[in-house]
Amino acid sequence: MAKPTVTQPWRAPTAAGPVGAVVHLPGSKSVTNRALVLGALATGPSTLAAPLLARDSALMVAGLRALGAHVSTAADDRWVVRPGPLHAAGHIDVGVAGTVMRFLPPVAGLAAGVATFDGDPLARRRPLGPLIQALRAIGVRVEGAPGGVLPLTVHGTGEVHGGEVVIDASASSQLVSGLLLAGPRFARGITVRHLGPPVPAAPHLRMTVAMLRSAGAGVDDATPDVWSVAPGRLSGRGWEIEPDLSSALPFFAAALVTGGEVVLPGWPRSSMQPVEQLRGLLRRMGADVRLGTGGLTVRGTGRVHGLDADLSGLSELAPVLAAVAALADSPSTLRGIGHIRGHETDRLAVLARALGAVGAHVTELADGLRIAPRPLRGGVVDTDRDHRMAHAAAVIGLAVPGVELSDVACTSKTLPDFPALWSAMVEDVR
Ligand SMILES: O=C(O)C1=C[C@@H](OP(=O)(O)O)[C@@H](O)[C@H](O)C1
Ligand SMILES: C=C(OP(=O)(O)O)C(=O)O
Repeated sequence: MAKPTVTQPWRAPTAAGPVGAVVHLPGSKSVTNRALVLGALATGPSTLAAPLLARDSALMVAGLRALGAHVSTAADDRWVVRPGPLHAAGHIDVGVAGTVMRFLPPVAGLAAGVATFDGDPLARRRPLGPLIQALRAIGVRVEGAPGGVLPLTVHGTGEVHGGEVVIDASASSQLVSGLLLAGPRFARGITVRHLGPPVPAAPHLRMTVAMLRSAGAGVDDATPDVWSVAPGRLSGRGWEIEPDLSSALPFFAAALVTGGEVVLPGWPRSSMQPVEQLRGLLRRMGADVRLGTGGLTVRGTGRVHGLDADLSGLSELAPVLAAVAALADSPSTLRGIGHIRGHETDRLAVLARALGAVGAHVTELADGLRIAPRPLRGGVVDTDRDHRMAHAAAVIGLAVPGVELSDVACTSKTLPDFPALWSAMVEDVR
């Protein structure tokens, strides 16, 4: 198992007034890691412009190299993927990356040889069972831990016959995305039929389908809960990686809770990420989000409102939205996110504890959180090594002096520059 990273305690800076900053953010984790996988499965080279440089993308690169792809990361702003014959030789460290642990086992089925998968201790509790069963059903030999979690071993033969599988993907949309991304290379393609409570993170499934189609795959997603990918060749292509919406959220939140303004340059007119849905939520909480030629601009009014919202489509955004809700002038209920108990941590339990540590009144529900505003105080927040928990605590720290995080190094998962970008933003008080 991978050694856990060293923790780094951090005192969250408090804003002396409304922030006013221009923040340059790196590429989307979800787009980068899909582009890497599609590039490795294509018939020709692909390039990634402005990819994410972070732990999750580095792990994806290392995993794909272990499966035979050539990935050049020599230029930070332009990675090149040259597909090679897939062959597995050794171990793949998934860290705590859901995309790596769920997107690469199907690729390993296409590689001749044995690939073992394991990750950080936190990764060993993240759901994988339905993916393991689906892979077995389409002819891949997988040895896994009995509870359907890491570690696992894939004995690839170089060929996967594919076909139709029925899975319960209510624990994670990535269980479906992983099967679809490798689907064009299966002899009969793949049809995934979901049976069970709703699949979360619908925008991420739409991203998978859109990127597969952009790489030339035939995908039918016309029937709810059924996705079919036809067998065929994937083309190499150039991918422009858009900035990461989830990494942007704490900066949006900073504008909201300090009544300031944050500009994020480089946003595409049309995004594969759920910018519009997030914009609606932030508006309800008191911010104004505008997309123009200069980028995305978020303005706070100095007032922060609570909200009742179903976040099932935006589940990775829940921790920071919960932090904003703890600073609001009315109660909030965040629903539809029971599955985030299987994210990096049991995020509902960890959020209730972390926000409680600074005086918030949080009730854990089966599928979400209820947050009642109360005056907050400084305190030590145990992030449980979860990057989004660090983002959430940093947002509280803007408005509440004396908030200390047990660890900020965990932000390296998706945004290694978070502490520096955050401190620079807080210094930029208007
Ligand atoms: O496919 C992806 O890139 C992701 C899908 C979502 O996973 P879940 O469906 O497990 O929430 C999201 O939360 C995660 O951060 C990224
Ligand atoms: C849930 C998350 O990540 P992943 O599932 O990709 O590890 C996240 O980044 O909030």
